[in-house]
Amino acid sequence: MHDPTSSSSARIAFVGGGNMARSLIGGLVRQGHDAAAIRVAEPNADLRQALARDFGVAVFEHGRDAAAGAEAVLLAVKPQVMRPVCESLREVLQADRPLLISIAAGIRMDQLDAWCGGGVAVVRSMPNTPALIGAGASGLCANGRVDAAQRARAEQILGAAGLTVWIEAEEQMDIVTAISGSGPAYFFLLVEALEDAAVAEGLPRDAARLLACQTALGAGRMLREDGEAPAQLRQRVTSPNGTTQAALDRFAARGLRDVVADAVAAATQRGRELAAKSGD
Ligand SMILES: NC(=O)C1=CN([C@@H]2O[C@H](COP(=O)(O)OP(=O)(O)OC[C@H]3O[C@@H](n4cnc5c(N)ncnc54)[C@H](OP(=O)(O)O)[C@@H]3O)[C@@H](O)[C@H]2O)C=CC1
Ligand SMILES: O=C(O)[C@@H]1CCC=N1
Repeated sequence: MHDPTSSSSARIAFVGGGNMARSLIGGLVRQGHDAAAIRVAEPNADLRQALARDFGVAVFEHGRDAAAGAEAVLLAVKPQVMRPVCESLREVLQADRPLLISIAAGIRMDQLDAWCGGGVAVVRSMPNTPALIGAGASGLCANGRVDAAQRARAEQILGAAGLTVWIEAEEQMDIVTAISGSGPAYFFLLVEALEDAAVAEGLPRDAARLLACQTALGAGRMLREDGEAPAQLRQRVTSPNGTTQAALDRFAARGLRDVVADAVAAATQRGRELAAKSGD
């Protein structure tokens, strides 16, 4: 029986059923959210059917059909199509006044509010792909219309896929995007580079990949579970005049920290550009 007051049966609509929506839906269903109360709009029939088959969610071709009667509507489409998607939902959002959650990079809450007709409670969030295995990290930011219950709802939806952090100043969401939204790709790149370097030094590729991946996992778990600062963990690996020191000296000489700072600045700037390109 549908109990609208229960947090596990609240009607949640996803508009866009791609990679990130799939990760978040998987998290909610794993947490025991009633799959029938999750409604997903996705134009691609194959993706739609896969979501229905894998999670038991209700699927629709058009956003307005999924969004009708929802307590929360989560927009999981590309930033480039966000404006027309919001405009197509305007009528139903103005009639039902659900909480609107966007996970799109760059797009600001005032843009979403204006495109949806104004007066909308908006949470802007930035999750990341480890959400797929429940190890995600999401920044969350709310506009002035979001009440305490809606904050809790947003936290429940994003929290089902991992850790959540509230960000008070919206302009910092582009930095969140550059660190944790895009961040998994940086770590994947480092593992690719380690694997290739090991192969160049003479290690078989399968051994190189396994060792590099497991090292990333072990280092990641220590970072979250050990309670020590990253710099202290690094020092514990680094014997005086040892192998680690030789590698770290080379990273420093080649300006690794500057490269990282430059890359994060570029990602942050791209987020701002995505908003500017979408107009007001
Ligand atoms: N990938 C990542 O690591 C992260 C992505 N994000 C953000 O999440 C959002 C989605 O990204 P991601 O899941 O990777 O992208 P995907 O392309 O995998 O998913 C978006 C889906 O939305 C569909 N879509 C397009 N138009 C509509 C519409 N009018 N109604 C309903 N669905 C529609 C697309 O279909 P079609 O392809 O046919 O157009 C596609 O299947 C983006 O805004 C991105 O910035 C946030 C955090 C991390
Ligand atoms: O690359 C992107 O724009 C999206 C947002 C964060 C991760 N992927």
